[in-house]
Amino acid sequence: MSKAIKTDICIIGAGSGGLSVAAGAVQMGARVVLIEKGAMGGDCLNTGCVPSKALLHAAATGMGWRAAHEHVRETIASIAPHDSVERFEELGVTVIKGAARFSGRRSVTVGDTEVHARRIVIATGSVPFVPPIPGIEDVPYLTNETIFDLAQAPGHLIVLGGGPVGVEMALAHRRLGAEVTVIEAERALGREDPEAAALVLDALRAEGVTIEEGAKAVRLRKLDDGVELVTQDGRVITGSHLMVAVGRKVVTEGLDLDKAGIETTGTGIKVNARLRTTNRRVFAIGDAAGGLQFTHLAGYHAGVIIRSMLFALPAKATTAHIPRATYTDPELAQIGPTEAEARETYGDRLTVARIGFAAIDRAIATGRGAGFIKVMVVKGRPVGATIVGADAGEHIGLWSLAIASKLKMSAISGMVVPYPVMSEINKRAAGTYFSPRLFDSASVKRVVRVVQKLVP
Ligand SMILES: Cc1cc2nc3c(=O)[nH]c(=O)nc-3n(C[C@H](O)[C@H](O)[C@H](O)COP(=O)(O)OP(=O)(O)OC[C@H]3O[C@@H](n4cnc5c(N)ncnc54)[C@H](O)[C@@H]3O)c2cc1C
Ligand SMILES: NC(=O)c1ccc[n+]([C@@H]2O[C@H](COP(=O)([O-])OP(=O)(O)OC[C@H]3O[C@@H](n4cnc5c(N)ncnc54)[C@H](O)[C@@H]3O)[C@@H](O)[C@H]2O)c1
Repeated sequence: MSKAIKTDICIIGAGSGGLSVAAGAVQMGARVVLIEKGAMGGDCLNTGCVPSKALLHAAATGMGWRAAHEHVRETIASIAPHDSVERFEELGVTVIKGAARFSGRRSVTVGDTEVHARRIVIATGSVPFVPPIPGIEDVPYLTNETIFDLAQAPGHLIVLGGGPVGVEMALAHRRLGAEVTVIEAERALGREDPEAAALVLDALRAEGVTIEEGAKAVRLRKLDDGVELVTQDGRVITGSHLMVAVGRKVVTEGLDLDKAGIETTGTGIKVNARLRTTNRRVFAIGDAAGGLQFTHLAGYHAGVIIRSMLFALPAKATTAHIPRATYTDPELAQIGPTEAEARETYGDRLTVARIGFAAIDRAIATGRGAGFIKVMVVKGRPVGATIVGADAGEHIGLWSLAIASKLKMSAISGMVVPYPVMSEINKRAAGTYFSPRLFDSASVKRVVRVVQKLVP
């Protein structure tokens, strides 16, 4: 070992989570070492959120294949300086390129350097999970790590998995001219509210995407000009290309976690509510923490552990206010429990306030009346919301604020938005919560009659 560095915080992985910890901690005065073995920016910038949303945008605007992929490359290149080694070194972070592994409870090795740190952060993210389907070893397949580099539009893309990755990629590739079949073992977008998911899936089908549900892939075979996929119930689907999008595997391999006394679970690194691993000097955040997998969650985790590491504050990570959105057309956004999940938890105490975009003047004026919002309300406070419709992802943030700040529905109905905006739907949802209480109430009517009689 030729070099040793002492630092306050050592971060493994420069993706959404690791970069947020590094930028925050160094600007508040901590000494920070950041280690990255691949491209700065991690999955989100290089192979995830950014290229997928850029490709969806390009496909929606009718660009051809080459222009669309040029747009993807330009988008990544425009954002990359923000995540670059240069920017982080300018901020004062020591950036080391290479694969890190633990060499002890407080130390990490990368190349010929040993880093000793008071606190260590595992932000190693996840990679595509490739299921052991018989035949897969002989079949060429794409994942999110390779699909954005395809030189030409596939003739017929088979997408294995109908989760958010699968449906977003299905839509983009269909709009770019490919025939697309989604193969889903259970229900596509199966974690989502079924009614909202159906709206998205119907729209996808209307654009020509074939969606095979209840279709568990059990065999794959290489053909001269493509791939054959066989499902458990005997459906045979052939295509020119296969994309595997059946979930993610947390990156723990090669980290030598046992040298630091860090345990894992079936889905990730074992952490407590404060995101501490079984080694109390080591934290795990983002995808590596084994829970939800979103860039904004990794960013939120970063804030939680910065409070803990820099200020010794007992900060805990919660999930009640963490939203998600799938960027299909229409978009689907969710926070907290769906209606069915809330019904299960709260039973009769649940009220669902619902209104369609068809009731919103701006939606009518702009032909965007498809979709709805449902707000799950318990004791006058929102606990969850489902929004499906144009720009649903833009509207869900308000409900994160409401849930995080424990606002009542009256705070939302009291808000004034400019007329006519699509986000009026949030206020109108709160209005539908109160209208039966105001308009169908005998006691309200009695009070109004008395006031009218008595007040001059
Ligand atoms: C196709 C796709 C689309 C997505 N779209 C969205 C979206 O629209 N919105 C959203 O919120 N989320 C989206 N996600 C999820 C999002 O990309 C992840 O949740 C997010 O990137 C997780 O951040 P992270 O910091 O935990 O890990 P990552 O961003 O994966 O970063 C981990 C980094 O650690 C590095 N690393 C790993 N091991 C080592 C080691 N031993 N030494 C050094 N470095 C190491 C890796 O090279 C990587 O750069 C999408 C994912 C995919 C696949
Ligand atoms: N817009 C976003 O925020 C966004 C977009 C993409 C991805 N992500 C994140 O990335 C993660 C991974 O997404 P994903 O879509 O890869 O995984 P996922 O786990 O959400 O969905 C995978 C789907 O594949 C199906 N499946 C599994 N094995 C199968 C088989 N043998 N045959 C047929 N179907 C099978 C599952 O039933 C499931 O519906 C998500 O959890 C999400 O957090 C987020």
